[in-house]
Amino acid sequence: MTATDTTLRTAGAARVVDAVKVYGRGDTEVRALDGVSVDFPAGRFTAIMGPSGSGKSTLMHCAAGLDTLTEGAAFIGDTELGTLDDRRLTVLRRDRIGFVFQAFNLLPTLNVAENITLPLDLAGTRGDPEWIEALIDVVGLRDRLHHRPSELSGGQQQRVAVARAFAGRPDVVFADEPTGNLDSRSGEEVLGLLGRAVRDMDRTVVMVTHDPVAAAHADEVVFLADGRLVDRMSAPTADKVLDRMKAFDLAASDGPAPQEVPR
Ligand SMILES: Nc1ncnc2c1ncn2[C@@H]1O[C@H](COP(=O)(O)OP(=O)(O)OP(=O)(O)O)[C@@H](O)[C@H]1O
Repeated sequence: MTATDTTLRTAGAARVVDAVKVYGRGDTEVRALDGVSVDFPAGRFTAIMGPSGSGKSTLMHCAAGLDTLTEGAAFIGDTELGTLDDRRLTVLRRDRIGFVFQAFNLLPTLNVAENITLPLDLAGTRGDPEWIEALIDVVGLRDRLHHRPSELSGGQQQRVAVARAFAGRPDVVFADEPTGNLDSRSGEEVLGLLGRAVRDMDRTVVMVTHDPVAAAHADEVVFLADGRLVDRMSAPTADKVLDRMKAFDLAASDGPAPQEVPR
């Protein structure tokens, strides 16, 4: 391994290097990621923000091995995802990554306890029972363990999804608009849980969001525009994030950068 390889492979719970993602061909070609390099440090809560269509979901999907890059590399820890065959990639996603989506994606026939331990059951392991017990208390669902998702509020369902995402102590949890379907109070609860998981339980979270208030829960915000990483902000507040987003609107009103690849 060269010195450069070592540098690329050691920092961050997850990272992408020179990531390019092109969808479609010819007239319909879209360069959703246009040379993005970003690392998501272990033990930190990072939010990905940017205007609609800037590539946030694409970045998350490629970093998490849900989609493949056209060029560049994506790493979870030291593992380059592009080197894995489908079976190994599936196992890596199951064992090393947790997911929280906008639509809670719980299994309706399983109760809360079964939904939380589903990734462990699929992996054929009991995991760490003490960790699971602690998680159940953190998300405040001990008195709902035998309920089915349909018997829970949206906020409670998303708290189950958060516990499920952390159940196997993954290297990183990716959350895609986790508060998009929640009222502001339930959203705050879920964001508070993600923050506690990072600060009190030494977890790593990467969250895509449109919402400056949600982004303010992160340790750092990375901003995308037109498929490029254009800014990073430490110790964000909702006002600071909102101001940064307004600057995108102003830049766009001066004349939007073309999304299509010049031919
Ligand atoms: N499967 C796909 N096929 C073709 N184009 C796609 C596909 N997925 C995304 N795109 C395009 O890639 C660009 C980036 O999309 P992406 O969903 O990553 O942006 P985003 O920042 O998450 O947007 P939003 O905030 O609206 O969800 C957009 O121009 C989008 O239309």
